[in-house]
Amino acid sequence: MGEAPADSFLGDFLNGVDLKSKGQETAICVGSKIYVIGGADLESTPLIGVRIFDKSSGEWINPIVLGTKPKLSNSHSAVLLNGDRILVIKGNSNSDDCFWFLEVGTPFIEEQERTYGNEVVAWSKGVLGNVEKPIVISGPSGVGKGTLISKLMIEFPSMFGFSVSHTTRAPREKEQNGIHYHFSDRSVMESDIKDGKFLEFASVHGNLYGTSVEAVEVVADAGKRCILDIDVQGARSVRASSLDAIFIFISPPSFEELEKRLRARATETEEQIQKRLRNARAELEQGKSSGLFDHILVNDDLESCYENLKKLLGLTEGVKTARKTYPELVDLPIEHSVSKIDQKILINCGAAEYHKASNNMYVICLIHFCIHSPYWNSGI
Ligand SMILES: Nc1ncnc2c1ncn2[C@@H]1O[C@H](COP(=O)(O)OP(=O)(O)OP(=O)(O)O)[C@@H](O)[C@H]1O
Ligand SMILES: Nc1nc2c(ncn2[C@@H]2O[C@H](COP(=O)(O)O)[C@@H](O)[C@H]2O)c(=O)[nH]1
Repeated sequence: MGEAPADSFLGDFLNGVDLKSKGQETAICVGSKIYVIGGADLESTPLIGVRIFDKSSGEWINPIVLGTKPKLSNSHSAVLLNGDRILVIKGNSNSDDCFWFLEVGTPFIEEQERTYGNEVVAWSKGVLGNVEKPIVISGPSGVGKGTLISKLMIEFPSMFGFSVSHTTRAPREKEQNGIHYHFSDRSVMESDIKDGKFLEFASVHGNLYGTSVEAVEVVADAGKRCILDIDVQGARSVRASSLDAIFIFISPPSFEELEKRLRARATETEEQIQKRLRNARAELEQGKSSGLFDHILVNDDLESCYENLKKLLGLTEGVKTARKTYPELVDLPIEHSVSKIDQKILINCGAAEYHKASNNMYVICLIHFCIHSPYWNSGI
């Protein structure tokens, strides 16, 4: 149970008003619950906290908070989106730290609540202009997933970021910790999985592999489109999670060719190759028949497969440099109002002469997740 704030803070909610801001704290009403977002004490709480007031029981709940929490700023606003996510807008923050989503009732949260037997909320950072979905690439070992991903990263370095997985397998000769994988102890990884730090994990070819929430956030924080190289079990878990991704299965031209590639790579022992080939049969079955994947690409000739992958991702000539720029600082004064009209959020910062910046109105488009201001000459 949390500590109840002053009655006046909740008074309006209980009378049906659904947003009230008190500088450091904002409250949003979702069904029978009021989510109070913000730390009570700037000194002792440097991160934005979340408490829930359950109107039906009259009790306070401290939820389990997943994801990276945003740092406090001297003001913030919040607005409910689709009844299951809250957009939190931090004042006086750089545009890369200004927008945060708090999931409160999505299918992902419901599943986590079943697992934990507790109220759960999850933070994720909103990256302006990041309209493209993350890409999940799956397929049997040795089919060429890593090779195709490397080609994308080399050709489009500012567009894609690789989600660095954790694994308990030993590093190969040229693999670097933190770049190819986070090489981990099983006990540490298992404990982090229990603590909800992983988006997905699976036992693959006798080792534990997993994608941490942080691995995906690091890429989003860099304003890049995330690529995940994971097995079919992992792809299934991501499908069931809140990460809205594109799922691509890479298939070999034949089983014999797959075996040839795996042997030619010369990174596994004969016993491990046999194990990977056995698993490959099952993965090929599942990949092609489950309906889990949005696209299946056959990696016969590497260059043709790469061209098909680019086509599928809409990477035609001209997109390499097509990145938008945004205002560096989103300058919200303590007094401001937020409203949602269709797919737009309007932030009114009050009279321009009162507000030290000339930007007294911001408009956030939720479809493309971009921001503009009538006073900001960006050309968006
Ligand atoms: N189209 C292709 N034709 C011939 N060889 C290829 C092709 N694509 C990749 N290869 C080679 O096959 C081997 C396996 O490729 P890669 O390591 O990219 O597979 P992977 O799917 O990432 O495997 P794993 O799942 O085990 O990480 C590498 O030696 C690579 O150079
Ligand atoms: N479910 C997950 N599978 C993963 C992850 N990272 C890698 N993988 C898959 O494991 C196999 C073997 O990889 P290798 O590097 O040992 O050859 C391969 O199919 C990868 O796609 C992960 O985070 N989660």
